Amino acid sequence: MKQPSLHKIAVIGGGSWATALVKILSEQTGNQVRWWLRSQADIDHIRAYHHNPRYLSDVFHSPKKVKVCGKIKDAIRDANYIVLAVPAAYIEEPLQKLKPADFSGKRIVSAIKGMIPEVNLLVTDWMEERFEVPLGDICVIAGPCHAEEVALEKQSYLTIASTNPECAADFAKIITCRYVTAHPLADLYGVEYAAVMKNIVALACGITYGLGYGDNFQAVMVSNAMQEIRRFVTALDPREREMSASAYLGDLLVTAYSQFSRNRLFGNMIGRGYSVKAAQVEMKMVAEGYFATKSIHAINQQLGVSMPITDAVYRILYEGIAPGLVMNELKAQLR
Ligand SMILES: NC(=O)C1=CN([C@@H]2O[C@H](COP(=O)(O)OP(=O)(O)OC[C@H]3O[C@@H](n4cnc5c(N)ncnc54)[C@H](OP(=O)(O)O)[C@@H]3O)[C@@H](O)[C@H]2O)C=CC1
Ligand SMILES: O=C(CO)COP(=O)(O)O
Repeated sequence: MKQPSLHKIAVIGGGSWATALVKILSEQTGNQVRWWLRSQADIDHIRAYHHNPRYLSDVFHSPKKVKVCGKIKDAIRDANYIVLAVPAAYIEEPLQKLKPADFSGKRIVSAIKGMIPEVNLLVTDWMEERFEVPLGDICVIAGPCHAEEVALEKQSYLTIASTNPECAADFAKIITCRYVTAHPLADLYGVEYAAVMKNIVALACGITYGLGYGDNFQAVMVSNAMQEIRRFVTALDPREREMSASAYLGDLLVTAYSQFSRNRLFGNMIGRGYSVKAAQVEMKMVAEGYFATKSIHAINQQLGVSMPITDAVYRILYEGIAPGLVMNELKAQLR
């Protein structure tokens, strides 16, 4: 009888998405998962009770398939794929003691929809620069998929994007399971930038809802946002891409409309009058769009693309201008 091929996968991160990915990846018979989390209390809890105590705590993690690690080197040593699922602003910390040799011969999968602050780099570019991982050994997980729906085993679709078609196709097979279908795509940068930028749009949608705007306005905002994303991505990496595909439009829609979106919720609190600090403290989860707004705004200082929605969110979050005033001005720029 043909044995299923064995894939050793390290998942780095302890939040909602890492927890959901551990669940998905441990579904296939041939996959073995090593899971690194930063909190020793969470590690002890998962070892004892097989559930993450703070994120998706209803999800059971089989100890036969999932080994929890407190040391990142133990998690990655034998792995052929390393999945990064820590918000971009915090990914440097767990990896800081690692060297390029620790990643040699391994493939990196970024599940992160954010940018490294200050240097304003995509996670894939940062991994190539900092750890000398060849771009052909890197892919990203994208597509409309909330961790909370994975926990409920609701049918979901993912896109695995890479410059290397073999890498994307291989990982798409590894991550496909009963309730997740994954497809490969060659557009690494387009997919990764669109995944970062849809968080800014979801934040803008949340802000307008918090201010009392309705579905009519949001539909116009999302349509304009799709054009804004296309303009930005085309300026950076011009090529034919089908922007209505689920990796681009689908992810924008789910994040802009879903009850589970962290970015939308964060924006909603800002629209209702919370300060950035108060919204961050209250939410207990991370809205990548907050950091992405600053990075994309900075990159666009060089590009000069027309980005009224990103500019509006930037003015609210980083210049402290009243959301009502900014959105009132944005109204005139939407079509
Ligand atoms: N949630 C989802 O449905 C999806 C998320 N993603 C992406 O996955 C990535 C991870 O997000 P997600 O799992 O949702 O995050 P969550 O909001 O669920 O959890 C926050 C995570 O950030 C960590 N964290 C918070 N503050 C700090 C800090 N100061 N230093 C270090 N770590 C910190 C937390 O660690 P601790 O708990 O130990 O404090 C926790 O692991 C993001 O890029 C997101 O865009 C992509 C697709 C879907
Ligand atoms: O990317 C996501 C769903 O595809 C998650 O978005 P939020 O971080 O806004 O929850």
